[in-house]
Amino acid sequence: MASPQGSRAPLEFGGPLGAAVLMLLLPATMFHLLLVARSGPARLLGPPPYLPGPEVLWSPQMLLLWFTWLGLQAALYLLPAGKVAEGQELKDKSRLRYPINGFQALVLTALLVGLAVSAGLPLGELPEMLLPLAFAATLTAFIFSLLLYLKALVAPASALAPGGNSGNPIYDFFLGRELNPRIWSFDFKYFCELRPGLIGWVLINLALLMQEAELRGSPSLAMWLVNGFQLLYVGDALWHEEAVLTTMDITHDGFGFMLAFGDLAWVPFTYSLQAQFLLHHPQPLGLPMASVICLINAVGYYIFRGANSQKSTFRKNPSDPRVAGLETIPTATGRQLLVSGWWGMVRHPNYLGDLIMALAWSLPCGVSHLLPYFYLLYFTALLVHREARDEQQCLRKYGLAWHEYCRRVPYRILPYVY
Ligand SMILES: NC(=O)C1=CN([C@@H]2O[C@H](COP(=O)(O)OP(=O)(O)OC[C@H]3O[C@@H](n4cnc5c(N)ncnc54)[C@H](OP(=O)(O)O)[C@@H]3O)[C@@H](O)[C@H]2O)C=CC1
Ligand SMILES: CC(C)CCC[C@@H](C)[C@H]1CC=C2C3=C(CC[C@@]21C)[C@@]1(C)CC[C@H](O)C[C@@H]1CC3
Repeated sequence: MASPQGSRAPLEFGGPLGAAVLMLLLPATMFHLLLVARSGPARLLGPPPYLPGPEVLWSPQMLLLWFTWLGLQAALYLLPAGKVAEGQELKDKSRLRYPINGFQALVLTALLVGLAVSAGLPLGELPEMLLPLAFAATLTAFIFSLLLYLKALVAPASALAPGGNSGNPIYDFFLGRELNPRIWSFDFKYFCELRPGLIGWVLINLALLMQEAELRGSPSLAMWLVNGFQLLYVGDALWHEEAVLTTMDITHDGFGFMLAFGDLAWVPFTYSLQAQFLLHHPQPLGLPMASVICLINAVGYYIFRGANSQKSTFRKNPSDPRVAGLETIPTATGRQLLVSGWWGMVRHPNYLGDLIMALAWSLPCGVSHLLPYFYLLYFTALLVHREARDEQQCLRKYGLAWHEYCRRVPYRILPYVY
Protein backbone atom coordinates (compact mmCIF):
# COMPACT_ATOMS: atom_id res chain seq x y z
CA MET A 1 0.00 0.00 0.00
CA ALA A 2 1.50 3.33 -1.00
CA SER A 3 2.12 5.96 1.62
CA PRO A 4 0.13 9.15 1.00
CA GLN A 5 3.43 10.97 0.52
CA GLY A 6 4.73 8.51 -2.05
CA SER A 7 7.57 7.40 0.28
CA ARG A 8 7.03 5.51 3.49
CA ALA A 9 7.28 7.48 6.75
CA PRO A 10 9.81 6.03 9.25
CA LEU A 11 8.20 3.61 11.72
CA GLU A 12 7.71 4.92 15.26
CA PHE A 13 6.86 3.31 18.62
CA GLY A 14 9.07 0.27 17.84
CA GLY A 15 7.19 -0.64 14.65
CA PRO A 16 4.53 -3.40 14.51
CA LEU A 17 6.00 -5.30 17.47
CA GLY A 18 6.11 -2.16 19.62
CA ALA A 19 2.53 -1.32 18.60
CA ALA A 20 1.32 -4.85 19.49
CA VAL A 21 3.06 -4.74 22.88
CA LEU A 22 1.65 -1.27 23.66
CA MET A 23 -1.86 -2.36 22.72
CA LEU A 24 -1.69 -5.04 25.42
CA LEU A 25 0.48 -3.18 27.91
CA LEU A 26 -1.52 0.07 28.07
CA PRO A 27 -4.90 -1.47 29.01
CA ALA A 28 -3.15 -3.94 31.36
CA THR A 29 -1.37 -1.04 33.10
CA MET A 30 -4.61 0.92 33.41
CA PHE A 31 -6.43 -2.02 35.07
CA HIS A 32 -3.41 -2.71 37.28
CA LEU A 33 -3.47 0.90 38.52
CA LEU A 34 -7.23 0.82 39.14
CA LEU A 35 -6.83 -2.36 41.18
CA VAL A 36 -3.78 -1.43 43.22
CA ALA A 37 -5.04 2.10 44.02
CA ARG A 38 -7.81 0.57 46.14
CA SER A 39 -5.67 -2.19 47.67
CA GLY A 40 -4.12 -1.87 51.14
CA PRO A 41 -0.42 -1.99 50.17
CA ALA A 42 -1.01 0.11 46.98
CA ARG A 43 2.27 -1.10 45.50
CA LEU A 44 2.90 0.19 41.98
CA LEU A 45 5.33 -2.62 41.23
CA GLY A 46 3.63 -5.36 43.24
CA PRO A 47 1.01 -7.79 41.94
CA PRO A 48 -2.63 -6.65 41.79
CA PRO A 49 -4.69 -7.75 44.82
CA TYR A 50 -6.83 -10.03 42.61
CA LEU A 51 -7.55 -10.64 38.94
CA PRO A 52 -11.07 -9.40 38.14
CA GLY A 53 -13.30 -11.90 36.38
CA PRO A 54 -15.79 -11.07 33.62
CA GLU A 55 -18.56 -10.57 36.22
CA VAL A 56 -16.58 -7.64 37.67
CA LEU A 57 -15.60 -6.08 34.34
CA TRP A 58 -18.64 -6.61 32.19
CA SER A 59 -21.80 -4.73 33.05
CA PRO A 60 -24.47 -3.78 30.47
CA GLN A 61 -25.61 -0.95 32.78
CA MET A 62 -22.10 0.52 32.85
CA LEU A 63 -21.87 0.22 29.08
CA LEU A 64 -25.14 2.11 28.85
CA LEU A 65 -23.87 4.74 31.31
CA TRP A 66 -20.67 5.10 29.25
CA PHE A 67 -22.62 5.58 26.01
CA THR A 68 -24.92 8.08 27.73
CA TRP A 69 -21.81 10.05 28.70
CA LEU A 70 -20.43 9.94 25.14
CA GLY A 71 -23.87 10.92 23.79
CA LEU A 72 -24.12 13.88 26.19
CA GLN A 73 -20.65 15.14 25.23
CA ALA A 74 -21.41 14.66 21.52
CA ALA A 75 -24.65 16.65 21.92
CA LEU A 76 -22.76 19.48 23.68
CA TYR A 77 -20.12 19.42 20.92
CA LEU A 78 -22.86 19.92 18.34
CA LEU A 79 -24.44 22.88 20.18
CA PRO A 80 -24.08 26.00 18.05
CA ALA A 81 -22.41 27.90 20.91
CA GLY A 82 -19.03 29.65 20.68
CA LYS A 83 -17.00 30.39 17.59
CA VAL A 84 -15.86 28.18 14.73
CA ALA A 85 -12.10 28.03 14.00
CA GLU A 86 -10.18 26.89 10.96
CA GLY A 87 -7.53 24.19 11.32
CA GLN A 88 -4.08 24.07 9.72
CA GLU A 89 -3.85 23.89 5.94
CA LEU A 90 -4.21 20.32 4.65
CA LYS A 91 -2.35 18.61 1.78
CA ASP A 92 -5.11 19.56 -0.66
CA LYS A 93 -4.80 23.20 0.54
CA SER A 94 -8.22 23.11 2.22
CA ARG A 95 -8.85 23.86 5.91
CA LEU A 96 -11.32 22.08 8.17
CA ARG A 97 -13.63 23.96 10.51
CA TYR A 98 -13.90 23.11 14.21
CA PRO A 99 -16.39 24.25 16.89
CA ILE A 100 -14.69 26.01 19.81
CA ASN A 101 -17.21 25.35 22.59
CA GLY A 102 -15.29 22.99 24.90
CA PHE A 103 -15.36 25.36 27.86
CA GLN A 104 -19.12 25.81 27.43
CA ALA A 105 -19.40 22.00 27.39
CA LEU A 106 -17.51 21.84 30.71
CA VAL A 107 -19.75 24.48 32.32
CA LEU A 108 -22.97 22.89 30.99
CA THR A 109 -21.81 19.44 32.16
CA ALA A 110 -21.12 20.90 35.63
CA LEU A 111 -24.62 22.45 35.69
CA LEU A 112 -26.29 19.22 34.56
CA VAL A 113 -24.33 17.11 37.07
CA GLY A 114 -25.12 19.65 39.82
CA LEU A 115 -28.84 19.43 39.01
CA ALA A 116 -28.73 15.64 38.86
CA VAL A 117 -26.93 15.40 42.22
CA SER A 118 -29.42 17.73 43.88
CA ALA A 119 -32.20 15.55 42.44
CA GLY A 120 -30.63 12.52 44.15
CA LEU A 121 -28.05 11.13 41.67
CA PRO A 122 -25.60 9.15 43.85
CA LEU A 123 -22.39 10.51 42.26
CA GLY A 124 -20.38 9.30 45.28
CA GLU A 125 -21.04 5.73 44.09
CA LEU A 126 -19.14 6.28 40.84
CA PRO A 127 -15.76 5.19 42.31
CA GLU A 128 -17.24 1.70 42.83
CA MET A 129 -18.00 1.52 39.10
CA LEU A 130 -14.58 2.47 37.76
CA LEU A 131 -13.54 -1.07 36.74
CA PRO A 132 -16.59 -1.86 34.56
CA LEU A 133 -16.60 1.69 33.19
CA ALA A 134 -12.91 1.44 32.24
CA PHE A 135 -13.67 -1.91 30.61
CA ALA A 136 -16.53 -0.34 28.61
CA ALA A 137 -14.21 2.51 27.54
CA THR A 138 -11.47 0.04 26.48
CA LEU A 139 -13.91 -2.08 24.51
CA THR A 140 -15.26 1.06 22.84
CA ALA A 141 -11.72 2.14 21.93
CA PHE A 142 -10.94 -1.25 20.31
CA ILE A 143 -14.19 -1.39 18.31
CA PHE A 144 -14.04 2.28 17.39
CA SER A 145 -10.42 1.93 16.15
CA LEU A 146 -11.46 -1.04 14.04
CA LEU A 147 -14.27 0.99 12.47
CA LEU A 148 -11.85 3.86 11.85
CA TYR A 149 -9.41 1.44 10.21
CA LEU A 150 -12.17 0.15 7.92
CA LYS A 151 -13.34 3.69 7.15
CA ALA A 152 -9.79 4.59 6.05
CA LEU A 153 -9.91 1.81 3.45
CA VAL A 154 -12.37 3.86 1.43
CA ALA A 155 -10.85 7.28 2.22
CA PRO A 156 -8.99 9.17 -0.55
CA ALA A 157 -5.17 9.12 -0.32
CA SER A 158 -5.17 12.85 0.47
CA ALA A 159 -7.12 12.11 3.70
CA LEU A 160 -4.48 9.73 5.07
CA ALA A 161 -2.00 10.65 7.83
CA PRO A 162 1.77 10.86 7.15
CA GLY A 163 2.40 7.96 9.60
CA GLY A 164 0.02 5.05 10.17
CA ASN A 165 0.01 3.92 6.53
CA SER A 166 2.91 1.49 6.53
CA GLY A 167 0.89 -1.40 5.08
CA ASN A 168 1.29 -3.40 8.33
CA PRO A 169 -2.26 -3.76 9.72
CA ILE A 170 -1.21 -3.96 13.40
CA TYR A 171 0.96 -0.85 13.19
CA ASP A 172 -1.58 1.08 11.15
CA PHE A 173 -4.45 0.05 13.46
CA PHE A 174 -2.42 1.34 16.42
CA LEU A 175 -1.25 4.63 14.90
CA GLY A 176 -4.37 5.36 12.85
CA ARG A 177 -4.64 5.72 9.10
CA GLU A 178 -6.95 8.64 8.49
CA LEU A 179 -5.81 12.08 9.63
CA ASN A 180 -9.17 13.71 10.34
CA PRO A 181 -11.92 11.07 10.24
CA ARG A 182 -15.28 12.82 10.11
CA ILE A 183 -18.92 12.12 9.45
CA TRP A 184 -20.32 15.35 8.02
CA SER A 185 -18.80 18.05 10.25
CA PHE A 186 -18.37 15.79 13.29
CA ASP A 187 -14.63 15.36 13.76
CA PHE A 188 -13.99 12.20 15.83
CA LYS A 189 -10.36 12.86 16.77
CA TYR A 190 -10.88 16.47 17.82
CA PHE A 191 -14.01 15.50 19.79
CA CYS A 192 -12.26 12.65 21.63
CA GLU A 193 -9.06 14.59 22.36
CA LEU A 194 -10.73 17.16 24.59
CA ARG A 195 -14.26 16.23 25.63
CA PRO A 196 -15.31 12.83 27.04
CA GLY A 197 -11.92 11.95 28.55
CA LEU A 198 -10.82 15.29 29.98
CA ILE A 199 -14.26 16.21 31.35
CA GLY A 200 -14.70 12.59 32.50
CA TRP A 201 -11.42 12.86 34.42
CA VAL A 202 -12.59 15.84 36.52
CA LEU A 203 -15.99 14.21 37.05
CA ILE A 204 -14.33 11.05 38.42
CA ASN A 205 -12.17 13.26 40.67
CA LEU A 206 -15.29 15.01 41.95
CA ALA A 207 -17.01 11.67 42.62
CA LEU A 208 -13.95 10.53 44.60
CA LEU A 209 -14.05 13.77 46.61
CA MET A 210 -17.76 13.25 47.34
CA GLN A 211 -17.21 9.68 48.42
CA GLU A 212 -14.40 10.77 50.72
CA ALA A 213 -16.77 13.33 52.25
CA GLU A 214 -19.37 10.57 52.79
CA LEU A 215 -16.79 8.25 54.37
CA ARG A 216 -14.89 10.73 56.55
CA GLY A 217 -17.29 13.62 57.08
CA SER A 218 -15.42 16.03 54.79
CA PRO A 219 -12.91 15.87 51.94
CA SER A 220 -9.27 16.01 52.98
CA LEU A 221 -7.04 18.98 52.15
CA ALA A 222 -4.97 16.68 49.91
CA MET A 223 -8.12 15.70 47.95
CA TRP A 224 -9.10 19.37 47.57
CA LEU A 225 -5.68 20.23 46.19
CA VAL A 226 -5.64 17.35 43.66
CA ASN A 227 -9.18 18.23 42.53
CA GLY A 228 -8.40 21.94 42.30
CA PHE A 229 -5.12 21.56 40.39
CA GLN A 230 -6.52 19.10 37.87
CA LEU A 231 -9.70 21.13 37.37
CA LEU A 232 -7.51 24.15 36.60
CA TYR A 233 -5.57 22.05 34.06
CA VAL A 234 -8.69 20.74 32.31
CA GLY A 235 -10.44 24.14 32.42
CA ASP A 236 -7.32 25.72 30.91
CA ALA A 237 -7.17 23.11 28.11
CA LEU A 238 -10.82 23.74 27.22
CA TRP A 239 -10.52 27.53 27.54
CA HIS A 240 -7.59 27.40 25.07
CA GLU A 241 -9.24 24.67 22.99
CA GLU A 242 -8.20 26.26 19.69
CA ALA A 243 -4.53 25.60 20.55
CA VAL A 244 -5.09 21.87 20.17
CA LEU A 245 -5.58 22.42 16.43
CA THR A 246 -1.82 22.95 16.02
CA THR A 247 -0.70 19.92 18.09
CA MET A 248 0.89 16.95 16.33
CA ASP A 249 -2.08 14.80 17.37
CA ILE A 250 -4.36 16.84 15.11
CA THR A 251 -1.95 17.89 12.34
CA HIS A 252 0.23 14.78 11.98
CA ASP A 253 -1.04 11.62 13.74
CA GLY A 254 -3.83 9.51 12.35
CA PHE A 255 -6.75 8.52 14.56
CA GLY A 256 -6.21 4.93 15.64
CA PHE A 257 -6.06 2.85 18.80
CA MET A 258 -3.31 4.94 20.43
CA LEU A 259 -5.34 8.13 20.55
CA ALA A 260 -8.78 6.49 20.85
CA PHE A 261 -7.68 4.48 23.89
CA GLY A 262 -5.53 7.35 25.21
CA ASP A 263 -8.35 9.89 24.98
CA LEU A 264 -11.31 7.74 26.03
CA ALA A 265 -9.86 5.34 28.61
CA TRP A 266 -6.29 6.24 29.63
CA VAL A 267 -6.94 9.90 30.47
CA PRO A 268 -10.03 9.58 32.70
CA PHE A 269 -9.08 6.33 34.45
CA THR A 270 -5.33 6.80 35.00
CA TYR A 271 -5.05 10.59 35.26
CA SER A 272 -7.45 10.38 38.23
CA LEU A 273 -5.03 8.02 40.01
CA GLN A 274 -3.97 10.47 42.74
CA ALA A 275 -7.59 11.07 43.80
CA GLN A 276 -8.26 7.29 43.67
CA PHE A 277 -5.24 6.71 45.88
CA LEU A 278 -6.30 9.39 48.37
CA LEU A 279 -9.78 7.93 48.79
CA HIS A 280 -8.34 4.63 49.98
CA HIS A 281 -5.14 5.96 51.60
CA PRO A 282 -5.88 9.26 53.39
CA GLN A 283 -2.78 11.40 53.84
CA PRO A 284 -2.24 14.06 56.50
CA LEU A 285 -1.32 17.40 54.97
CA GLY A 286 -0.64 20.55 56.98
CA LEU A 287 -1.19 24.10 55.77
CA PRO A 288 2.54 24.99 55.39
CA MET A 289 3.19 21.96 53.14
CA ALA A 290 -0.07 22.59 51.23
CA SER A 291 1.09 26.19 50.61
CA VAL A 292 4.43 24.97 49.24
CA ILE A 293 2.62 22.52 46.93
CA CYS A 294 0.28 25.29 45.72
CA LEU A 295 3.34 27.42 44.99
CA ILE A 296 4.93 24.58 42.96
CA ASN A 297 1.70 24.16 40.96
CA ALA A 298 1.51 27.93 40.41
CA VAL A 299 5.11 28.07 39.13
CA GLY A 300 4.43 25.11 36.80
CA TYR A 301 1.23 26.67 35.51
CA TYR A 302 2.93 30.06 35.02
CA ILE A 303 5.63 28.49 32.82
CA PHE A 304 3.18 26.17 30.98
CA ARG A 305 0.66 28.91 30.20
CA GLY A 306 3.28 31.59 29.56
CA ALA A 307 5.13 29.42 27.03
CA ASN A 308 1.99 28.14 25.28
CA SER A 309 0.42 31.60 25.05
CA GLN A 310 3.65 33.22 23.86
CA LYS A 311 3.94 30.72 21.01
CA SER A 312 0.29 30.91 19.97
CA THR A 313 0.28 34.74 20.10
CA PHE A 314 3.42 34.76 17.96
CA ARG A 315 2.05 32.23 15.48
CA LYS A 316 -1.22 34.20 15.11
CA ASN A 317 0.38 37.64 14.82
CA PRO A 318 4.18 38.10 15.07
CA SER A 319 3.75 41.86 15.32
CA ASP A 320 1.55 41.65 18.41
CA PRO A 321 3.20 44.04 20.93
CA ARG A 322 3.45 41.21 23.50
CA VAL A 323 5.86 39.26 21.26
CA ALA A 324 7.11 41.81 18.72
CA GLY A 325 10.26 42.51 20.74
CA LEU A 326 11.37 38.87 20.87
CA GLU A 327 14.38 37.68 18.91
CA THR A 328 13.62 35.26 16.06
CA ILE A 329 15.32 33.04 13.47
CA PRO A 330 13.91 33.16 9.91
CA THR A 331 13.24 29.81 8.18
CA ALA A 332 12.94 28.87 4.51
CA THR A 333 9.18 28.26 4.99
CA GLY A 334 8.61 31.96 5.71
CA ARG A 335 7.72 31.17 9.35
CA GLN A 336 10.02 32.26 12.15
CA LEU A 337 11.26 30.52 15.27
CA LEU A 338 11.33 32.31 18.62
CA VAL A 339 14.79 32.30 20.12
CA SER A 340 14.26 34.49 23.18
CA GLY A 341 11.54 34.67 25.82
CA TRP A 342 10.28 31.27 27.06
CA TRP A 343 11.35 29.53 23.82
CA GLY A 344 14.90 30.83 24.23
CA MET A 345 15.22 29.20 27.65
CA VAL A 346 14.71 25.58 26.53
CA ARG A 347 13.22 24.11 23.36
CA HIS A 348 10.09 22.89 25.17
CA PRO A 349 9.37 25.24 28.10
CA ASN A 350 5.70 24.20 28.04
CA TYR A 351 6.72 20.58 28.82
CA LEU A 352 8.81 21.82 31.75
CA GLY A 353 5.81 23.65 33.22
CA ASP A 354 3.59 20.63 32.63
CA LEU A 355 6.06 18.37 34.46
CA ILE A 356 6.33 20.74 37.42
CA MET A 357 2.52 20.65 37.70
CA ALA A 358 2.61 16.83 37.51
CA LEU A 359 4.91 16.86 40.54
CA ALA A 360 2.53 19.16 42.42
CA TRP A 361 -0.37 16.76 41.73
CA SER A 362 1.49 13.86 43.35
CA LEU A 363 2.97 15.63 46.38
CA PRO A 364 -0.38 15.87 48.29
CA CYS A 365 -0.32 12.05 48.34
CA GLY A 366 2.79 12.08 50.56
CA VAL A 367 5.99 10.16 49.99
CA SER A 368 5.09 6.80 51.54
CA HIS A 369 4.00 5.26 48.19
CA LEU A 370 5.37 5.30 44.66
CA LEU A 371 1.92 4.73 43.13
CA PRO A 372 0.70 8.38 43.06
CA TYR A 373 3.96 9.29 41.28
CA PHE A 374 3.06 7.01 38.36
CA TYR A 375 1.66 9.97 36.40
CA LEU A 376 4.91 11.93 36.83
CA LEU A 377 7.00 8.94 35.65
CA TYR A 378 4.75 8.08 32.70
CA PHE A 379 4.42 11.73 31.72
CA THR A 380 8.20 12.27 31.76
CA ALA A 381 8.59 9.30 29.39
CA LEU A 382 5.71 10.53 27.19
CA LEU A 383 7.09 14.07 26.90
CA VAL A 384 10.70 12.96 26.29
CA HIS A 385 9.44 10.73 23.47
CA ARG A 386 7.07 13.41 22.19
CA GLU A 387 9.86 15.99 22.20
CA ALA A 388 12.02 13.65 20.09
CA ARG A 389 9.14 13.14 17.61
CA ASP A 390 8.49 16.87 17.39
CA GLU A 391 12.22 17.50 16.91
CA GLN A 392 12.23 15.17 13.88
CA GLN A 393 9.21 16.93 12.41
CA CYS A 394 10.74 20.38 12.96
CA LEU A 395 14.00 19.22 11.38
CA ARG A 396 12.09 18.09 8.29
CA LYS A 397 10.10 21.35 8.23
CA TYR A 398 12.84 23.88 9.01
CA GLY A 399 16.14 22.11 8.10
CA LEU A 400 19.15 24.38 8.70
CA ALA A 401 17.13 26.95 10.65
CA TRP A 402 16.22 24.22 13.15
CA HIS A 403 19.91 23.30 13.52
CA GLU A 404 20.63 26.95 14.23
CA TYR A 405 17.81 27.04 16.84
CA CYS A 406 19.26 23.93 18.53
CA ARG A 407 22.70 25.56 18.58
CA ARG A 408 21.28 28.74 20.15
CA VAL A 409 19.01 26.87 22.59
CA PRO A 410 20.90 23.67 23.42
CA TYR A 411 18.63 22.25 26.17
CA ARG A 412 15.38 20.49 25.33
CA ILE A 413 13.24 20.54 28.50
CA LEU A 414 15.28 21.15 31.66
CA PRO A 415 17.91 23.95 31.53
CA TYR A 416 21.51 22.67 31.96
CA VAL A 417 20.30 19.06 32.43
CA TYR A 418 18.39 17.83 29.37
N1 LIG B 1 -1.22 16.04 29.82
C1 LIG B 1 -0.89 15.34 28.75
O1 LIG B 1 -1.07 14.13 28.70
C2 LIG B 1 -0.25 16.01 27.59
C3 LIG B 1 -0.05 17.36 27.60
N2 LIG B 1 0.56 17.97 26.53
C4 LIG B 1 0.73 19.44 26.57
O2 LIG B 1 0.07 19.95 25.45
C5 LIG B 1 0.73 21.13 24.98
C6 LIG B 1 1.00 21.05 23.48
O3 LIG B 1 2.10 20.17 23.28
P1 LIG B 1 2.62 19.61 21.87
O4 LIG B 1 1.47 19.43 20.99
O5 LIG B 1 3.46 18.43 22.16
O6 LIG B 1 3.58 20.67 21.26
P2 LIG B 1 4.02 22.16 21.39
O7 LIG B 1 2.91 23.05 21.81
O8 LIG B 1 5.28 22.23 22.19
O9 LIG B 1 4.31 22.52 19.89
C7 LIG B 1 5.45 22.11 19.17
C8 LIG B 1 5.48 22.97 17.93
O10 LIG B 1 5.76 24.34 18.30
C9 LIG B 1 6.42 25.01 17.24
N3 LIG B 1 7.68 25.50 17.77
C10 LIG B 1 8.69 24.81 18.34
N4 LIG B 1 9.67 25.61 18.72
C11 LIG B 1 9.30 26.86 18.40
C12 LIG B 1 9.91 28.13 18.52
N5 LIG B 1 11.10 28.28 19.08
N6 LIG B 1 9.24 29.21 18.06
C13 LIG B 1 8.01 29.08 17.50
N7 LIG B 1 7.39 27.89 17.34
C14 LIG B 1 8.03 26.80 17.79
C15 LIG B 1 6.66 23.95 16.15
O11 LIG B 1 5.52 23.98 15.26
P3 LIG B 1 5.27 25.15 14.17
O12 LIG B 1 6.60 25.77 13.89
O13 LIG B 1 4.68 24.43 13.01
O14 LIG B 1 4.32 26.11 14.80
C16 LIG B 1 6.57 22.64 16.92
O15 LIG B 1 6.19 21.57 16.10
C17 LIG B 1 2.00 21.27 25.81
O16 LIG B 1 1.82 22.24 26.80
C18 LIG B 1 2.17 19.91 26.47
O17 LIG B 1 2.82 20.03 27.69
C19 LIG B 1 0.98 17.26 25.48
C20 LIG B 1 0.81 15.90 25.44
C21 LIG B 1 0.18 15.16 26.49
C1 LIG C 1 -1.21 6.22 26.37
C2 LIG C 1 -0.66 6.49 25.05
C3 LIG C 1 0.73 5.95 24.87
C4 LIG C 1 -0.61 7.90 24.67
C5 LIG C 1 -1.90 8.60 24.86
C6 LIG C 1 -1.67 10.01 24.67
C7 LIG C 1 -2.86 10.89 25.04
C8 LIG C 1 -3.34 10.53 26.42
C9 LIG C 1 -2.36 12.33 24.98
C10 LIG C 1 -1.83 12.68 23.58
C11 LIG C 1 -1.87 14.15 23.54
C12 LIG C 1 -2.71 14.59 24.50
C13 LIG C 1 -2.96 15.95 24.83
C14 LIG C 1 -3.68 16.28 25.97
C15 LIG C 1 -4.22 15.19 26.84
C16 LIG C 1 -3.53 13.86 26.67
C17 LIG C 1 -3.37 13.47 25.23
C18 LIG C 1 -4.73 13.17 24.62
C19 LIG C 1 -4.04 17.71 26.30
C20 LIG C 1 -5.47 17.91 25.84
C21 LIG C 1 -3.94 17.95 27.82
C22 LIG C 1 -4.21 19.40 28.17
C23 LIG C 1 -3.25 20.32 27.44
O1 LIG C 1 -3.53 21.67 27.76
C24 LIG C 1 -3.37 20.12 25.93
C25 LIG C 1 -3.04 18.67 25.63
C26 LIG C 1 -2.96 18.39 24.15
C27 LIG C 1 -2.37 17.00 23.94
